Order: sequence, then structure tokens, then C-alpha cells
Amino acid sequence: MAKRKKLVLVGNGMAGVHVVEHILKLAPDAYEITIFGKEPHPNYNRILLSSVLAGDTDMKEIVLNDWDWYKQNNIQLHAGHEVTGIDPDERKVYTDSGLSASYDELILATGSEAFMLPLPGADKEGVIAFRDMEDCEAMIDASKKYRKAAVIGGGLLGLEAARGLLNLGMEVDVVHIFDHLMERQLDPPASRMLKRELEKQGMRFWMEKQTERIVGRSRASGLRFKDGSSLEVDLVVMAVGIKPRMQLAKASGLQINRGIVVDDFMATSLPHVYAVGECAEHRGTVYGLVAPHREQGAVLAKRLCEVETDPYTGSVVSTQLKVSGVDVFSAGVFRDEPELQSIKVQDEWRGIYKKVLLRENRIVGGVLFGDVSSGPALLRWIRNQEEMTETIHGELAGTPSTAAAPGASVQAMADSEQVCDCNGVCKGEIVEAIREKGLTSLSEVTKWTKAGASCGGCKPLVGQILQLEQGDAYDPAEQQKTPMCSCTTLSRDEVVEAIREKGLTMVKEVMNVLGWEQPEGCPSCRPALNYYLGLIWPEKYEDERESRIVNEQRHANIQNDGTYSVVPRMYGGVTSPAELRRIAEVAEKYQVRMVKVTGGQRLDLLGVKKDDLPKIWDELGMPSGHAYAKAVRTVKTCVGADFCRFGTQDSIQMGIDIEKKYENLYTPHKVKMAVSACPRNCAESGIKDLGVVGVEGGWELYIGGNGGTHLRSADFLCKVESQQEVLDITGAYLQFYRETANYGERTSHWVERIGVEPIKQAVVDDENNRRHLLERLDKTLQRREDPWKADAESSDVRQVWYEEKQVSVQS
Ligand SMILES: Cc1cc2nc3c(=O)[nH]c(=O)nc-3n(C[C@H](O)[C@H](O)[C@H](O)COP(=O)(O)OP(=O)(O)OC[C@H]3O[C@@H](n4cnc5c(N)ncnc54)[C@H](O)[C@@H]3O)c2cc1C
Ligand SMILES: NC(=O)c1ccc[n+]([C@@H]2O[C@H](COP(=O)([O-])OP(=O)(O)OC[C@H]3O[C@@H](n4cnc5c(N)ncnc54)[C@H](O)[C@@H]3O)[C@@H](O)[C@H]2O)c1
Ligand code: SF4
Ligand code: FES
Repeated sequence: MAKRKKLVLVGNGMAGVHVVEHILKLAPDAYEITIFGKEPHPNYNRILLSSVLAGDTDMKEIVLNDWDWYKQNNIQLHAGHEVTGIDPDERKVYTDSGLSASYDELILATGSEAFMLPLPGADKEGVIAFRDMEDCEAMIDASKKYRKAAVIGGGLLGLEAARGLLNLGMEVDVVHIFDHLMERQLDPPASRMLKRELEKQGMRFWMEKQTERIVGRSRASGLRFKDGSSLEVDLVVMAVGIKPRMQLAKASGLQINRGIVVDDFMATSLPHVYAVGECAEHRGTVYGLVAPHREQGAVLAKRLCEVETDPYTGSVVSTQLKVSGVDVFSAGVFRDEPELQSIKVQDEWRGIYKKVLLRENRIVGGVLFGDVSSGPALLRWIRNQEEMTETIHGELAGTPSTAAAPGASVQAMADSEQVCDCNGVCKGEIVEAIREKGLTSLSEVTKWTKAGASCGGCKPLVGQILQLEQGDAYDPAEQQKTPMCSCTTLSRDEVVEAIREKGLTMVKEVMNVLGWEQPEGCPSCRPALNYYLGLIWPEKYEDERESRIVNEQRHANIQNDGTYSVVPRMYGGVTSPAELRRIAEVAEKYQVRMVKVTGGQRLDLLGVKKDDLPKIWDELGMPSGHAYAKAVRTVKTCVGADFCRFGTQDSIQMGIDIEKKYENLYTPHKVKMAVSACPRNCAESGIKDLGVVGVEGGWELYIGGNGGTHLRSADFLCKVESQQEVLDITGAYLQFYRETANYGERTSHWVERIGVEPIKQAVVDDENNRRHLLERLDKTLQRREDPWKADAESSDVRQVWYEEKQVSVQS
């Protein structure tokens, strides 16, 4: 066998590793491969950091090639090592840590780094970029301690960062230098519509603002602008563009300009040295998106494997913003120019904008807002420089008289045409997977082919291909199905149904029987399955504590310094001198850092060491307030008729009765309740998961309120006369929520998703159904126990869960 040549890759990112993957397919025995990566991680999907920040994906799920992949392919990986020198004569590379490697061929895929504005104060704590896993973790951590974030830069990255920070519960101000957002991709009308939509989502914008300095002592506390205005902040995220990493290339004498200059086969100015990805400049262009990198990589891999290839001549790129609820697409030329013709549809009422630009009747670019379903087709027409026809016009403008039959343009696509740019998947591969594996849903197609697994922009087209393949069997409802998590293609309802039907009783068993992709599951499905099993088998399910979220494992809220907080239950917000005395004694004895009154009318003991938890619970002799759990939390009350001159009812007693009846009940997410004795609503019943308001002759019940980041006023459910009715409807409502909501879904989202009417029907109007709900709830209530008492009394439990080393904070 011929001796393998030595291939060294500098940069373990998406572009470089894609070349290696390609080489392994073309000529698996051609090279002995060594990879150096500065980041201490295996290759991961940088695109999905936005989804991780937004809470839609877990960090573990974005790894593209795990450590085993390198081993299985005999690749020597040096993760966490930066190459700092190249000796082209010796054909060797060197790292700062003293490693070296010889090469026959060398690929530089060093990517980019975030551009940080050189402002006074930019070196302060709390000023970060958004580029890698560490930046993402830093933002998630900051959101646990701080409230106000400013993102500088209203481009793709800045807006995705801003959406993520909003999801993390922060207030977000976006500071942009121009008068319209995403000015590199959008024209003013699309940009205006985008801004309006993002404002509705809760972002605030500071347009045409130039930041002069970042103020604060050691940590950033504000931004000062050149026009004299200023903004208070706790966290500053800079998203003002990127700069290719060229230090290594420069020090090694390679020709550089805006990036490392390469020819049409990705060769640099030095023999046997190539560059690919965000660090490479081809024909004057540096590409900051993965699709062109894949095209470059395919050419380079073929060149290195001596497979004939066309040269790389440049790419037509498209962009799509990954912010849920906002659909924006842009490709090719997007600004109006005198020599271009345009086709525009602007429907501000529906929030739709479409613009297509033509040069001599050929499609050269376009912008879509609100309805981006024709995005993939538009990109194809731009790439093929298609002539505008009645059919295309109809498809774009949505004019029914001229529109082609649905799917006509997909049918016309050649099998070799690329559908997913991010992952390089063509139509033929998708069709083959659908036919051979009998795939019926979009999520299955994504799982098998990877089409749609990154930016998601190609999903409409993948859906159209699926529809075409399935014909009459195509079920639109099936396509709406959201898999429970990335370990499975089954939806929450399908999993719950299968647990019931197949009689599954353990988390691991569910994963095995239902063919989980990751045998251990992930942080999102493990606690969900534990919850569903408890819901379905209330009388026999043995709770799997290790599957719970960390706070529920320890029955206390972990704090940013690794200590815990303890919140004892005070029914209806009422306490006694004896309880207060015990709390004070415990706080002093265990040197609790702070005693704080919570918004739910209880006392929070903050800064408790883990091994002190069971002792404190024992000495307090008070039940757990479940302030850490997805469970029934507080019932806040106003002083009511006994004390207040406006009171019509005894709100305190009602609150105590509700809390006593439903304490220790686990729910899909936390449930906060309140009882006010008159419509003045001093207990804030209008922003609770369940709010009760005393009125003349009875009580009104309100549901689905939320006082958090996304304020939502509760919806009126019903009016009843007696205290028993309040208790019963509350119980039925809690059980209906437990049975029908997704694990992790607050009532505010659930009520919006399924509507108030079906809930009213199930828990108020249909008395029979209410009775059944209460019977089922009762089975769970029978087996409840106070977790603090149970843990404090069991020495085994204390040893396993409280007496080992302090755990680090988990997200
Ligand atoms: C949050 C976010 C969202 C994005 N979303 C999208 C999107 O939706 N669509 C899209 O197309 N693109 C998106 N991008 C851009 C896309 O991720 C990049 O274009 C792509 O990852 C670049 O790949 P690369 O391999 O060229 O560079 P990089 O990903 O930067 O990888 C280069 C690697 O090389 C390492 N390295 C550098 N120098 C050395 C050295 N001397 N020695 C050893 N190692 C070294 C670096 O540490 C890095 O790990 C996004 C980027 C971010 C940050
Ligand atoms: N969905 C996607 O495709 C996606 C998502 C995230 C990132 N990315 C890629 O990552 C890279 C980085 O993204 P980016 O958004 O930082 O780059 P960018 O260059 O596209 O946008 C930077 C934005 O910051 C603004 N800006 C510059 N200086 C400023 C200042 N002093 N104050 C306020 N605003 C200022 C610019 O006007 C511009 O709109 C790009 O290559 C981008 O394509 C792509
Ligand atoms: S809600 Fe009404 S009854 Fe209760 S304290 Fe306020 S004003 Fe008084
Ligand atoms: S084009 Fe980005 S996931 Fe397919």
C-alpha cells in the first residue's frame, strides 16, 4: 500500500473539518491527518449557538463530530492548541504549547474572530462578543445575575443575540449605527417591518447611535453615545462584524489582504498551503456564511484527492435571520438600482413584503419578509439567472391566476440541485432517503439527511419535496409535529400515548423501547419523561430523582456561587411569631448570608451550604415551599374582608385552603396563584397562573396570567359562588394543565396555545369531566409527601444527595 501523505489542518471549525470529511469519503487511505484546534472542544455547529442561547437547543446537541469520530478515523486531534508558526521549508507547524507536526499538505481554516470596537471601557468585565461556546455560556450566566443587556450592532448576529437574551429573561436594548437594521441584507421597507416585529417581541432600539465609551468601575454599567445620551446596562454584547484570523498566515509570509488570498482551487501564495472558510479571500470576497465554505471545501478536497474538479468561481449567498416568529430572507442584489427592474408586494396589514430584482429580465436578487416560503426557489432562480416568466411571477407574487400548481417548481428541480446549503444536501439525497427509509415527516427527513438541521432556511423546500413524494398520503398535521427533543422524532403526545399503550414505567425503558437516538437522553427529555411517567402512573411510579433538574434533586434553588436558597412554605403568606423565631434562629446558627422577603409573600434564606440543607429543614420544622420546582408554588393573598374596608371575601382563608390542598403537586412548570378579596386586586391575581378575585356574592377565577418578562393578563375563566367550587375548579384546572401541557410550558403559553374555551369546557362546563379530572388528581395527591421532611429523616438520602462535594452551577 502506498505510504499515506501527511495532511495538517489548522482550525477545528466547520469549514476545515468539512474538507476532512470530504477527503475521508473520496480517498479514506490517502492521508494521515492531524488537526489543531484552539478551542478545547470537538468540532461543533457554530450556527446553532444562537439556538442554544435562545434555549431551543442544548449545548451538547450542537457537537458535529464527537471525540470518538476523530479516533474512529485515525485523526490526531490537538484540541486546545494554537498553531503559532509555520516553517514552509521544513513543512512543519508549531504550537505555542511546544507541539509540532510535519505536513505534505497544509490547510488553514482559522476562521474569524469577533471585531471588538476599540472603545474606552471595552476591556471592562461584562463586555463580550458572541462567537463561541464560552461567549454563549457567559451570556447565559450573566442572565442569571443581571437584568439589562445592550447589544451593539443590529446585524444578523446582534439580533439573534438580542432574541436569545430576551428568552433568558433580560431586558434588551439594541444599539445600531445606521437608520435601518440589517442594512447589509435588507432594503428600508423590509428593515422597517423587521424592527416593528422585533419591538413587538420586546426589543428596544437605539438607532443611528454611535457609542463613545463604556462606563463603569471594573464592570460595565452603561453606554455613553456621541450625541450625549446614555444607557444603563449590566452586560454589553458586541456584534459589529468579524475579522478573519490571519496572524499565522501573516507571520508565515503568505499573501494576505482582507483575508488569506487564495486562487480558484483554494491554494495560497505558498506551495502546499491552502486556506478555506472565513479566513480565506477569494476573488476579493471573504464569505461569512457556511454555504460558500462548503463549496470551497468540496473543490479543495477533490484537489487534494486528485479528483477532477471545476474551479471554485464564487458563491451567490442567501441569509435568513434565526429569530422565531420573524421570517426574513435576502439573496443576491437587494438594493434598488436605476438599471434594475423590480417586482414588489407590500402588504403591511398582513406583515408581508416581497421584492425581486431583475436585470434585463433575469432574476438577480430579492428580499422577502413575513412569507419566506419561496426563499429557496428564489435563491435557485438567482443562481441559475432564470428569466422571469408568468409562472415564476405567480409563484412569487402569490397571484392565483398565474401561479403554477403547487410543487411545480420543486418537480422541475434536478436531483443534483442543492436544497440545503448549510449541510450540502441535494434533492436526490432527500428523495432517496424518503423512499428508502419510508420517511413521513419533516423532522425525520432532517434527522436522516441533515437538511434543515442548521439555519433551518431550507425547511420549506424540504417540506415541498416531502409533499411531492408522498402525494395523497401527505399529512400537513404530521409536518406541524414538533419532536419532543432532538433524541427522538416523536412528539410529546406520541410519547405520552406510547408510555400508556405499551405500559412503560421507567425513563430508560421509554428511551430503549421508543428508539431514542441518544441512549442516555438529554437534559431536556430526562426530566420531561420522569414527569410524564409520574402523571400517567400516579399510583405506582417510583420517581427517578437523577432524572430531575438539579434544583429538584436537592429540593433547593442553586445560586450563582454554588450555595442554595431555602424558602419554607407559609400558607397564604401568613406566618406566626413562633415560625419567625425559628427562622431567625436557623439563619443565625447557619450564618445564612441574607434573609429576604420574596414576591410570593414568604421568607428566603439565601447562601445556605448544601450539607446544611437537611439540618436546616429539620430545625425549621416547616414544609418545603417548592420555590425551586416545577410545582405548585405560592398562593399570595391580600388581607381581605377581615381587615380591609373594601374586602368582600375572606381571601386569606381561601388562599390557605387552596395552598394546603394542592401543595407538593408537580406540574409541567411552576404554578403561582393569588387570591384578592376585591377587584382592586392587591394580591395581583391578574398576572398569576391562577388568580381568584372576590366579588359580591362569590369569586371570579382567572387563568394563564404571567408577571415575568412577557407580561400577560390572565383570562377570565368563570364566576362561582362557593368556596368548594373554587377549590374544585382550581383542582380540575391544575390536573387539566398537568395532563395536556408540554413539560416546561407555563400556563400563559399553554392557555394561548389551546385557547380559553376548551379549558372552560373541560373544567367548568362539563361537570362529569371535572369529576374525572379531580378523581385522577386525587390519586396523585394521595401519594404526596413533604420532600424536606423525607430527606431530613433518611440518612441514606442525606449521604447521597447532600453530603458529597458541592456541585457546580448548571444551566
Ligand atoms: C452565533 C452565530 C450564528 C451564526 N449563524 C449562521 C447562520 O445561520 N448561517 C450561516 O451560514 N452562518 C452563520 N454563522 C457564521 C458561521 O458560523 C461561520 O461562517 C462558520 O462557522 C465559519 O467557519 P470556519 O471554520 O471558517 O471558522 P471558525 O468557525 O471561526 O473556526 C475556526 C477555528 O479555528 C480555530 N483557530 C484559529 N486559529 C487557530 C490556530 N492558529 N491554531 C489552531 N486553531 C485555530 C478557532 O479557534 C476556531 O475554532 C454564525 C456565526 C455565529 C457566531
Ligand atoms: N443567520 C445568519 O446567517 C447569521 C447569524 C449570525 C451571524 N452570522 C454571520 O456571522 C458574522 C458576524 O455577524 P455580525 O452581525 O456581527 O456581522 P455584520 O457585519 O453582518 O453586521 C454587523 C452590524 O453591526 C453594525 N455596526 C457596525 N459598527 C457599529 C457600531 N459602532 N455601533 C452599532 N452598530 C454597528 C453594522 O452596521 C452591521 O449592521 C457575519 O459573517 C454573519 O453573516 C450569520
Ligand atoms: S384586594 Fe381589595 S380587599 Fe384585598 S386588600 Fe386590596 S383593596 Fe382590600
Ligand atoms: S440551508 Fe441552512 S439548514 Fe438547510
